[in-house]
Amino acid sequence: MLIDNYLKLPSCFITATDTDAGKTHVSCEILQAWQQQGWSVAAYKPIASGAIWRDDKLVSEDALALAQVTGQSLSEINPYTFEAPASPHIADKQQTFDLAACIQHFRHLLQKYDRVLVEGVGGWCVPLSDDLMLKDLVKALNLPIVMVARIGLGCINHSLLTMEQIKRDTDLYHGWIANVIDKGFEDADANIQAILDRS
Ligand SMILES: Nc1ncnc2c1ncn2[C@@H]1O[C@H](COP(=O)(O)OP(=O)(O)OP(=O)(O)O)[C@@H](O)[C@H]1O
Ligand SMILES: C[C@H](N)[C@H](N)CCCCCC(=O)O
Ligand SMILES: [Mg+2]
Repeated sequence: MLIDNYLKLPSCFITATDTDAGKTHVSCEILQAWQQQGWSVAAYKPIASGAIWRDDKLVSEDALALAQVTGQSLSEINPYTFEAPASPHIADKQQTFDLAACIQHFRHLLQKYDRVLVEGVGGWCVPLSDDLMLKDLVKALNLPIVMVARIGLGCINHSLLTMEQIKRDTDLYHGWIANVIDKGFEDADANIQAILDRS
């Protein structure tokens, strides 16, 4: 990963080729790099599903990891927390997601901090409720979009499709980060090059 390339990036939205691609891992690295530049930084994970119980409270493990870096409260990072490890529109059984409140919270963070990193949920085409998609939120936030690609078999197709769709849906596409989780994947470099050559 070349996080150095992202140091000059203003606040941004992190999406990925899929769930478990490394959005939180990469987000923590970007936040740390920003901090090293002297910025005050905030993470914002509007919706987390698959949360765990801790001290009688439902908490997002993503928010816990991000809070380790930023020092924010969990409620500031993650207002919507659901237990079911499912798409938000399924996990949020009462359909509580409020787009306007989400945008207001983001504006509040922008006023309080120099840089705000927003982590998506799952990949790009994910429903937040019965009538809203994650991409509707990203368009409203109007943030540069960075896609994390989990490098492994299948990543060329997932990466090119996701980039293509982001560009169709918005003019906010900024770039992508190759995240090699499986260090034993021998074709990592060839796969990264294949994506670079075609993107
Ligand atoms: N570069 C890496 N090296 C080693 N482990 C990694 C790396 N990137 C991610 N991981 C591990 O892979 C798992 C998935 O990563 P992560 O939680 O960041 O994905 P995610 O895209 O944020 O998932 P979600 O969709 O649940 O938000 C985690 O256990 C994380 O620690
Ligand atoms: C539980 C998981 N780690 C994420 N929080 C939610 C992923 C939703 C994926 C939805 C989908 O694309 O089918
Ligand atoms: Mg995450």
